[in-house]
Amino acid sequence: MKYISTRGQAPALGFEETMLAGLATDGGLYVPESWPTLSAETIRGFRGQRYQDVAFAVMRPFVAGEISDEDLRGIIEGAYGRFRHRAVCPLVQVGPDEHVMELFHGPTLAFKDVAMQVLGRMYDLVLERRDDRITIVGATSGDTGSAAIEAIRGRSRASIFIMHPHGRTSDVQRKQMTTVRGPGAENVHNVAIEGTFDDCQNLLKAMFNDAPFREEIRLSGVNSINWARVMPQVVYYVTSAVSLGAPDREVAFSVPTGNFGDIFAGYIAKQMGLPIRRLIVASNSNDILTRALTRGDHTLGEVVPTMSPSMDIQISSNFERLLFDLYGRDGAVVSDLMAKLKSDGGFGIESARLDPIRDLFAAGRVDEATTLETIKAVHDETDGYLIDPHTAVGVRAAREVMAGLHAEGVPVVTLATAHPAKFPDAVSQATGVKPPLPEHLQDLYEREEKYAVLGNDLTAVEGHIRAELAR
Ligand SMILES: Cc1ncc(COP(=O)(O)O)c(C=O)c1O
Ligand SMILES: N[C@@H](CCOP(=O)(O)O)C(=O)O
Repeated sequence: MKYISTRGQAPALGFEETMLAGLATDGGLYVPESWPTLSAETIRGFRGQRYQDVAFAVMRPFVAGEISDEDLRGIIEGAYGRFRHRAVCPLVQVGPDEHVMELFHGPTLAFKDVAMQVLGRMYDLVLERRDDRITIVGATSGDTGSAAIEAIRGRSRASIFIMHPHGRTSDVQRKQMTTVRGPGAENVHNVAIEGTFDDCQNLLKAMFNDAPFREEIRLSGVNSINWARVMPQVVYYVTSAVSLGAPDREVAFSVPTGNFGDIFAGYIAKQMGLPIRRLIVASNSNDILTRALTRGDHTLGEVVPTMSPSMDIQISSNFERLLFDLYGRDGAVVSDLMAKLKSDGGFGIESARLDPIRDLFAAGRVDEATTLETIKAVHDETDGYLIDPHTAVGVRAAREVMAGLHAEGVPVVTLATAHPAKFPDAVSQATGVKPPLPEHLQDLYEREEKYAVLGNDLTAVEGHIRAELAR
């Protein structure tokens, strides 16, 4: 399998090089040259299989020839052996034809663990084989950071620096990143940036585009701009659809969306042959994607802080991957659109480009009051089931979009992207119940924090990384 850049200028690479590169040298994102397919018979054969076995079958075509079957199986078993639920990503029914897929049973209580636990092990394998070392730099609005730290800490061939927006994550999210101590924590560094997640991600991309710095520190990245981060997320669309009747029944998904990585994994599953009827982009008040998909209006707004902070994003990197397909995989057009986004703060998407995906993608924006109402509604309608604010945005968007489709017998799965205990304030405000942290995080509030605070300044951040690496 070869991977090509969405901007058309960087060399095509194999899987290993794509994973190590993170972002393409022309500033684009890597995507497979063509989509592998799963036949209806293969999908039917997944019924009753373990998550790990489906994961192997779904990921294999993307890595074949570079990661052996034996290594891939070992990576998958190691990654999901750490999950607190045997089904890895179980489904919970919350209404007629309405399900929630719990993606938060990994070590850091968010869906990021599903891919990050695989990615950490893949880095180890590849770097060991090449006798190489890398520096991973990541940007987080709250969840990618701790999942990445947990996946990379203690690995001898990588150091990790995570930038988060100062004061804009939940306390639990911040403490999960900044209290990591003890053996294996020596390679972990946290930086709070005075700015938004978009500023953090812009700094990250600027580092990738600074060729001498990129080479000097052997930069790699674990955000979903890295293809290897998105790939393992395709699996849970397949397992959940199969348990609801695929390939003989269509399924819809509602995805709390920020950087567009998770829902793009759903789009890949659809390209591979999974019968997905709808992919619902669920936005909080930062609704650029809802505007882009419904009205073709991709204009940046201010990043508004919300109670679902992981989705407080305007520059949604993976949308570039969808645009690449919408514009006939023409890298020059995508480059122009991205240049326009930088110079003019946005661009329009012609109706004719959106028409082919209108039947697949739907979108909904959910405000703060409705998010709280939805947490309460789900709690009251079930036997006290708690959802976090990101999941609530997904459930509400699904309820708004699905009315007609339920009548056709299409079930909807909302991706529960975070554990409710990561957002205790919002959950207890809505329901009066404070969700407890799992056992291994019980003492989180007593742990000592350590992080640097830096301005939104590339030179300062690069200088800080150099200085820390030299220590
Ligand atoms: C809890 C949670 N929900 C939703 C999202 C949005 O996912 P994506 O950025 O892949 O669109 C994130 C961050 O990525 C998250 O941490
Ligand atoms: N919501 C994310 C933002 C980064 O997204 P990623 O999927 O590109 O890593 C977060 O929680 O950090």
